[in-house]
Amino acid sequence: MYIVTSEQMRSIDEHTIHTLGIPAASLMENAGRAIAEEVIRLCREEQRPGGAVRVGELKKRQSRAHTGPGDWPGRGGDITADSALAMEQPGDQQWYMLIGKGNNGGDGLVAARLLLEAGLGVTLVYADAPEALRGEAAVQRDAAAQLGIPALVHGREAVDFSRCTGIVDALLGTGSRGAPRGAYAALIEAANDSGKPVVSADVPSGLNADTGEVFEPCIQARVTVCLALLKRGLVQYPGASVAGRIVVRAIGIPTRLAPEHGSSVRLLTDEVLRRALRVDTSRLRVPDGHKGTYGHVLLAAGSLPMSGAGLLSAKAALRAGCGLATWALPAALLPHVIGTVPELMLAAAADGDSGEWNAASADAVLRLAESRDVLATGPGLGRFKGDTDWLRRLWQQTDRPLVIDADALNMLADAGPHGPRDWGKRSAATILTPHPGEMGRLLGISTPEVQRDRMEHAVRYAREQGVTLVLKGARTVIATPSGEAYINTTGHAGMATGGAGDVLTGIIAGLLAQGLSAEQAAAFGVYLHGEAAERAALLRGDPSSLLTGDIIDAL
Ligand SMILES: NC(=O)C1=CN([C@@H]2O[C@H](COP(=O)(O)OP(=O)(O)OC[C@H]3O[C@@H](n4cnc5c(N)ncnc54)[C@H](O)[C@@H]3O)[C@@H](O)[C@H]2O)[C@H](O)CC1
Ligand SMILES: [K+]
Repeated sequence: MYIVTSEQMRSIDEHTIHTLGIPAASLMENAGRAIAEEVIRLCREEQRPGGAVRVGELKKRQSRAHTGPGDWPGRGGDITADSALAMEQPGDQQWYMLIGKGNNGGDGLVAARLLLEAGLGVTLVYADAPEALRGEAAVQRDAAAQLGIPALVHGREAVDFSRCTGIVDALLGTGSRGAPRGAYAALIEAANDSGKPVVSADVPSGLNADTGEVFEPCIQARVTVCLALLKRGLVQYPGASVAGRIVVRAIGIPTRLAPEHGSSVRLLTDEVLRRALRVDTSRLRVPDGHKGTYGHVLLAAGSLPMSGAGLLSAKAALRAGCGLATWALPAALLPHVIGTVPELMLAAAADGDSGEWNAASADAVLRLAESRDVLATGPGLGRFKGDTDWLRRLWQQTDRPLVIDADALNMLADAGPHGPRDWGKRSAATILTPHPGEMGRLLGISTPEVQRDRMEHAVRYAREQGVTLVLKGARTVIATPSGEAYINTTGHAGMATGGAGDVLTGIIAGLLAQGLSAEQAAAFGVYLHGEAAERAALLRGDPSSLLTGDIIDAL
């Protein structure tokens, strides 16, 4: 499922209408129909919570199941109405349709006509004077007027939302710029205050469709009927938290146009993992495999105050399926961790009995890396004198896939104004796994600035630096050197617990060791990490009590 910006959507719309010749009126009709169908679906759910089937309906279904009058020759066959737009008890539904002056409003006008047709009560509420509508929206305005659909104009007539059972938000779509103004703001606030369920056309009005930034005020939708292609702002927080249930509905625009019009971001689903990323889990174990077949991970991690981080990463790498894992750690720590994970091999890095890393240990790490398949570093490393140069040597002097996390990212942030690209392009995969704070340090901007447009920052950094970047957080972004990106949807807030990032580093390293590419290991690793956290929370019954070790056990 491709994810688009407003500009990419506009370009795809343009191509569809003016090059493919599909009339804008058809697109708007399809959009309005999709919105109407989702309103009716919501009404049904409200009428019959849990979707209980009525006895009458059951009987009707049974009667159709057997031969009977409908099958007798010469008898009129079954004649049914279009069920998606029909309701058993439409009469008690009164829907207020908030209509903006653009095409979003046009979609809402089509939906109003179709809901009226289905027997629901509808009232139009124009934000601007109806005369302000242009083009296809004006055509729909006139059709609604000729059908005698009641219309109120904000500012001319009072709008009493207590009289309605639901609201369609067709005020602002991808043409919205900045915070809602004037009548738009007033109607958004009144709709939110009414407590009635709101179905938003395309995007909730007041949401930045590109970044997910929520302006004040912004519709809090129960359902967002996203048209043709998923908009970026719906899958990034805080936008994701105002959208409610998101239903992406086809309206006749060929979605395969998305990549041709600049969209390189996809929702990371099981299907995308298998089809686009070609992750084939059946190849992760072969009948005649042996420990060497599945790779050997070297973790250079942990220090006196944070030895656990190294342990968690190394254990996660084994759980992710690598054949062998060696944990290189400061010599003073080694005696204390012997036997904690018997499956783990340990290697001491000379530390002058300090329990801390030092610049001279780079030689030992490089030597160990020669007989390992993947090198991961960062978790619990701590900072030490000459550490950026220490990392530069690992970057430049090993041709192994390299996973850089936590403090190693902070060392990277000191690599200079152009970032690590000054260290030269690596022949092997390089994966960085920053959380927003570490990303801010890599970019030299604040964490809120990173969060204001996560996707854009991740895509640009990965492409400029030639690395695979995993920008962690709610809806983790995986961005590749080629400009492709994926938005993860597994996991939950319970993962905001100490060590979760260390585990992700281990999982990604463990997958790289089994021969997955950087893109596959990063995407599949993030997906698995979230899935495992979901399963762990189910086992414990509550995400807030989750410990990172539970995620490893659930892997
Ligand atoms: N062929 C198509 O393009 C299709 C579009 N679809 C729908 O159209 C909207 C995009 O419509 P557009 O006319 O570009 O803009 P909007 O309706 O989103 O904007 C309304 C209008 O409001 C004014 N405005 C902008 N920002 C603000 C603000 N902050 N406060 C107040 N007023 C504002 C401005 O004048 C805009 O023109 C898209 O989302 C779809 O819903 C169809 O889906 C079919 C194909
Ligand atoms: K809207």
